[in-house]
Amino acid sequence: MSTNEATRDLRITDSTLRDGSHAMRHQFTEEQVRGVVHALDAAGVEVIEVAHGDGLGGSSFNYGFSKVDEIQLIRAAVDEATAAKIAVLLLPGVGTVENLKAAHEAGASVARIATHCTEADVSIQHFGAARDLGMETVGFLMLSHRIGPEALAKQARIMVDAGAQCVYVVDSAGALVLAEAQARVQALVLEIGTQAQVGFHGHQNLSLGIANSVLAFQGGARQIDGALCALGAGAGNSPTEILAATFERLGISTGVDVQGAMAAAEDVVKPFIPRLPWMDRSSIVQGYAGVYSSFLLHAERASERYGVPAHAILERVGEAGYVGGQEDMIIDIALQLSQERELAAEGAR
Ligand SMILES: CC[C@H](O)CC(=O)C(=O)O
Ligand SMILES: [Mn+2]
Repeated sequence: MSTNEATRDLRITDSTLRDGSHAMRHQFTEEQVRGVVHALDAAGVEVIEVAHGDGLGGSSFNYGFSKVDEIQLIRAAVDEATAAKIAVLLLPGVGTVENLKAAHEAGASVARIATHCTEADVSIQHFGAARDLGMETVGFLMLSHRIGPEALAKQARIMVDAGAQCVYVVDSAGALVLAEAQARVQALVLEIGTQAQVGFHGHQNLSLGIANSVLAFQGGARQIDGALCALGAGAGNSPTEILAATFERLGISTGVDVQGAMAAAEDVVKPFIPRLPWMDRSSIVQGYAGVYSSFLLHAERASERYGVPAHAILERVGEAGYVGGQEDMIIDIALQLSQERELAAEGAR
């Protein structure tokens, strides 16, 4: 156990190099990865997630091709880290056990297995494989706002029985409002707390990532995700540097050096990001209507192509209740909206 682990109250996992991949259109370079890992590791961040935004194996026509192969990026991250563990995300169906083995061979030691919040059973063999490889295991219940606390806790139970050592309430849409986030965390703690930890992954679409994370900690979460400069899908993730500063102000130790995290955000990440994640109309709609944050850039692309506003596309996606993997339906909706607009314009003539 490291000194950090022995003395801190809470572990922060930084996802700049995985969730931030969405905002970077999966164009991270090895130099950027090395710079971010170096700075986070020096600041005392214990776990750094590196992968395509949609997890291992995500580089594809549907999700967007990576500029640099993720295994090369994972290897570079492992090489750069002196103390931090390198984590990977795997969505069963997007990535496979073979992808996980390759990541483990490259030096990744934490496997985060993500499913839609009602589909935990598809992760069972992946937790088994990760444990067989000797990896630390984390479950990720995505779009956690879609079901209530008790139902979510039952899904967490499936993951723990399969070998998860921690299960996260993942607010993929940034839709959970304060007590809603806390109630889910508390329900998971009640269900799995004697066997596993509970985590919280927030998004900023309603600007609640930090507040929800504090409530999650108070509800019993002991692992919390962030990203430098909030770099992540939608309006971005809870900023790691603000998590570190806020928890320190609350007297809750994370083991992360606040000055180091702020410097990493300002001096390392800010200079290379194409645009700062922001709560604009489209991402607010994502939080308000409960839409997967990673749909933002897909909706913006469809908006440009079909001449309909991205926020209108995302509203429809919210009504339809699409989940991760249904990115192609964004095109369908954009086409429908464009046809409806043409018909309305003809009717008005
Ligand atoms: C597509 C995977 C997704 O980005 C995982 C995640 O971070 C989330 O659901 O918020
Ligand atoms: Mn996310």
